[in-house]
Amino acid sequence: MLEVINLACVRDERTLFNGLSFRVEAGDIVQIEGPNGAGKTSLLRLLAGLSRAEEGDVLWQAQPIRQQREIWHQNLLYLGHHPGVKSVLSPLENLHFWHGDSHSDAIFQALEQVDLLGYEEVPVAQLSAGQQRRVALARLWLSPATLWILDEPLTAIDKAGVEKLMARFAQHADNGGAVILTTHQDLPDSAERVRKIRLVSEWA
Ligand SMILES: Nc1ncnc2c1ncn2[C@@H]1O[C@H](COP(=O)(O)OP(=O)(O)OP(=O)(O)O)[C@@H](O)[C@H]1O
Repeated sequence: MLEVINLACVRDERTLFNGLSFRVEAGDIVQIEGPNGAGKTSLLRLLAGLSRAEEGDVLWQAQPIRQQREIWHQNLLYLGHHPGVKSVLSPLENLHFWHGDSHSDAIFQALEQVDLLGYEEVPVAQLSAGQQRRVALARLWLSPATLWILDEPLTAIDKAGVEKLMARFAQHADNGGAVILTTHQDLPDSAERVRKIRLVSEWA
């Protein structure tokens, strides 16, 4: 599915990692681990095609992602550190903005999955930190993308919410998808299938 070949990332004249190679197949849930500054976000941005590597390549279905940007973006759901939630809009409006082709029922069901029913019309700026993140996470119930790349999706999410998200990741993987995520949180016991890739930077 996704193949990372001999990837190197340099930021501000510091080599964060080099010679990084791994594969992600359908059914995989992969956690990128490492201390603050190790390059986890930088790696996810490279995988999403948002920045270019110093060396190496990222292949999707055996083709470099840079040669098939449109297909790549159709297959990818990338939720970054700041996942683009518009604070003046409500959860409903944000989800309509991202998934305008989704039926309203599907959007309400997604909001229900992340426990935001009753808040669907409240401006996001008035929601708690965890609820704001849940607005973006509701997309996991709407997106048709095969590969999810999620930067710190569990930040500010309570224990029950983390369990529910882990179950959603497993369901997606069981349906032939794959998930790559970063988190500093200890994952619950239910996450024993998560494969870990550790970034060790001489700078971090
Ligand atoms: N655009 C940039 N220009 C210069 N330096 C950058 C840039 N992006 C990231 N860096 C540097 O690269 C290093 C790695 O940052 P990155 O955000 O990838 O780390 P991380 O492993 O995700 O850290 P954290 O666990 O704190 O989120 C940091 O030292 C950061 O200052």
